[in-house]
Amino acid sequence: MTRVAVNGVTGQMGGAVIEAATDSEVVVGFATSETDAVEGVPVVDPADAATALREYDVDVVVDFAVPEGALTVAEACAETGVPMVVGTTGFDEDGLARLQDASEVIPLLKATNFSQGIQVLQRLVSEAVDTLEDYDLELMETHHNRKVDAPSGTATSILDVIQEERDVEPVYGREGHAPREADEIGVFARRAGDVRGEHELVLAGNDEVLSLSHRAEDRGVFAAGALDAAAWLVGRDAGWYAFGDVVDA
Ligand SMILES: NC(=O)C1=CN([C@@H]2O[C@H](COP(=O)(O)OP(=O)(O)OC[C@H]3O[C@@H](n4cnc5c(N)ncnc54)[C@H](OP(=O)(O)O)[C@@H]3O)[C@@H](O)[C@H]2O)C=CC1
Ligand SMILES: O=C(O)C1=N[C@H](C(=O)O)C[C@H](O)C1
Repeated sequence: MTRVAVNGVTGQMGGAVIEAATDSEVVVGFATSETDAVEGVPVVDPADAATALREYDVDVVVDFAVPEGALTVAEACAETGVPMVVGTTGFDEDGLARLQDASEVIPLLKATNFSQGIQVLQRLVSEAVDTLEDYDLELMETHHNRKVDAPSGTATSILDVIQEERDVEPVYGREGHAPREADEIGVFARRAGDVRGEHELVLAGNDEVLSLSHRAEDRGVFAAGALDAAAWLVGRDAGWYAFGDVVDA
């Protein structure tokens, strides 16, 4: 069985990964709060991650934490040669560059969304934006009220896909006198209740509206995708990988 370490083990996704890990074994977790164990999994401070990765003979790390914590653990993975699956969102440019540095020495797979449906949605978005070339675009996402980063990592990735096809300028919410420019895309983040994750792109023009949307119904979908990615990543060459590589395999 693949020996997995979970970064952010005390969090919502950490719990979902432990629950979904039936074909692999979660042998240790990382978190900063003073907890000895979660569901029987020992919890170690991320500052001691390199020692723990060796001690627990970890094959791969699955990360759903915060950017600072993900980077601490990525650097421990690079030091010890352990592959890493990064699910944390909200990295700034410096953080992304540090992940790139780690991927020079270990296999590192980063995805803002580990559901297969979002992989397909991104392909549909690319085709729709390319075909409906002068339609107005508006992007919406809704998440639970504990989410700290906005817009979501998935919305940011969808925006990247759109910008590969079209030169659009994101406008993050509108207020007051704010007429729409032809080359803008409105991006809206809603936070409410325990919504697992909803994303919608609206394309409007020519007296019609096309809506492409996805709704995650349980965190288990992300956990299962990340564990699939982890199993796929073990034994690969150092480098930067995407979830699409796993879905297409
Ligand atoms: N790619 C994907 O498919 C998905 C990505 N996500 C992303 O995963 C991340 C976590 O989400 P979620 O589980 O809901 O968030 P939570 O707030 O529930 O959990 C965050 C976890 O990070 C831990 N943490 C905080 N600081 C550090 C640190 N310095 N080092 C290591 N761990 C730390 C927290 O524990 P403690 O306070 O004890 O340290 C906690 O365990 C977010 O960025 C979210 O956007 C979420 C779902 C799917
Ligand atoms: O924080 C979450 O919950 C989620 N975060 C990811 C994101 O920022 O896109 C993925 C998913 O939507 C759930």
